Amino acid sequence: MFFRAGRAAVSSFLRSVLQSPVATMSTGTFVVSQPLNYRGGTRVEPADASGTEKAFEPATGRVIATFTCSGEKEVNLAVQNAKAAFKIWSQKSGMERCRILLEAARIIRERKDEIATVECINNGKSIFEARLDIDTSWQCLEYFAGLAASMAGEHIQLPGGSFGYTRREPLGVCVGIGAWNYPFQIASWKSAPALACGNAMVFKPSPFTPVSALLLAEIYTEAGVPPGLFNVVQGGVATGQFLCQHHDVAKVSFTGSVPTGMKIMEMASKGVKPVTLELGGKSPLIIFSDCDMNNAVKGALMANFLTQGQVCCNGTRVFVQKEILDKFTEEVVKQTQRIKIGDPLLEDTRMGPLINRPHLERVLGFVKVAKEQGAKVLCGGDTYVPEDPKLKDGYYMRPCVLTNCRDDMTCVKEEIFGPVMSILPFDTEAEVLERANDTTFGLAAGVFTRDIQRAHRVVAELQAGTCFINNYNVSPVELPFGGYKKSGFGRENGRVAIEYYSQLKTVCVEMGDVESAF
Ligand SMILES: NC(=O)c1ccc[n+]([C@@H]2O[C@H](COP(=O)([O-])OP(=O)(O)OC[C@H]3O[C@@H](n4cnc5c(N)ncnc54)[C@H](O)[C@@H]3O)[C@@H](O)[C@H]2O)c1
Repeated sequence: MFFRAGRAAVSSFLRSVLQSPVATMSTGTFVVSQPLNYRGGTRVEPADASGTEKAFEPATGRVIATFTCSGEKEVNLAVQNAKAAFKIWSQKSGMERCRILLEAARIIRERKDEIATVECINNGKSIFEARLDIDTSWQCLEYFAGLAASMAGEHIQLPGGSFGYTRREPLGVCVGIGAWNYPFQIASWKSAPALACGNAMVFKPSPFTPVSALLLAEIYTEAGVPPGLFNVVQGGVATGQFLCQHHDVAKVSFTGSVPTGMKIMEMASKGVKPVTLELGGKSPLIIFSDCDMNNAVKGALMANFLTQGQVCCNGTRVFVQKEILDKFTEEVVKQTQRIKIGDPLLEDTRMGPLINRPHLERVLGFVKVAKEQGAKVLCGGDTYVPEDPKLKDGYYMRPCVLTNCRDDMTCVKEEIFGPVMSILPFDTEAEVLERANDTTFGLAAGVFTRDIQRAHRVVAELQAGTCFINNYNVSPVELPFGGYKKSGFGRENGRVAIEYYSQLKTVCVEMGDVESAF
């Protein structure tokens, strides 16, 4: 969703994190000098280690932080802190929780520019987009703050004046494990419903983007949550495993790739812990010949090039009805070539660098294989070196449009997670539906048409958890988000998310005498 990016007053908030104030922050200057773990309401160095990691500034290739990955002991300390805070937090009324979450949302809104700056530096997405991510983060807190007070059970009348009722109760200590493409937003989308329901959380960001979750932790503390309610542990695979296997953890909410999601589910099954899995995708975007061409072209760019194409729900298989194939393709290429690539902190940049060198190589590798398999590169698909010398070691590539694609090509079947759009011609509605659904993923799908009956008929047939009609990649927090098939299960956002962070207790009340069978 596009929101106007407001100019928040720059406070001294981040001066504890950064060596220079955010107001003067420019690419190539950011360094993290403080601990990146958060436990018991404060930053801490981890109590033990399972290796170290480096975080980069993708725009320049510079290391911005070297940090210790949390070992089993630190993970346990974080979980124990969360457990203690849970006892206090879960006893509060929904209204009390609501007030604190609203205050946290207010602080995020006020400090949007600062948080967006950190996100932009550590992730590489443009500052324009980073601000939108922060908007969907505070909106998520506001939304679940509103629901906190209205969570309730049912009263059920039984024979003889007896009755039953249900209570919606929190689960306990929830674990959140995040991907690197939306670091602050993922931490917010997981913690907001978890905390609204009365849970505590231990969150592990991706080791590529460790910084911004700390800001969220500090904001929750400033807003008034009990110390230990929201903790951050840093690390990769080993730290994630300690979290998933911990016997005091009640639930794991994971955002990441399908292979990791399968491992998370396996670990959680050993403790019979519920999981929410937000996994990858290879989503179809169907453009019918009766569409509004202008909107369809804009939709295709939105579906492919936000955050350098590193978006789980991207509509990377763009099916175009043959009658408009040439015109649509020509316009898409024209607009893709106009995308301003460069320093993500500059206001007019719309595409920054990819997350790191290996990922850039991987995405370029997909383009190479696509060419070998017969696809034609209409634009981009190669590295880009910005003029500014400080950006020469950044991980930039030109957004790519591929044509001559077939359904059996690697670029059409696998999640590339980069700025690569594949255009696929089609003739009929029945044909395109069959081809669109011929995938093991099912995260999202989109359709552009002016025919309202067709739009609803088509989305009803699409095997995807989130469908867009005449738009793509908008994410209002009021709407549930999540996948079908191997793209995962459980939902984030929307009222239904409450069900994934709470459990139902049934209470049966006898008003007469016990009628015993014995
Ligand atoms: N559906 C969604 O909402 C959504 C959103 C964003 C990204 N994604 C998906 O995420 C993927 C990209 O993110 P990524 O590269 O960070 O994914 P990833 O699966 O490599 O890592 C995700 C997280 O899991 C941790 N992890 C890795 N192995 C683990 C293990 N064995 N046990 C516990 N934790 C482990 C990582 O450290 C990281 O924090 C893409 O497939 C993308 O589609 C999905």
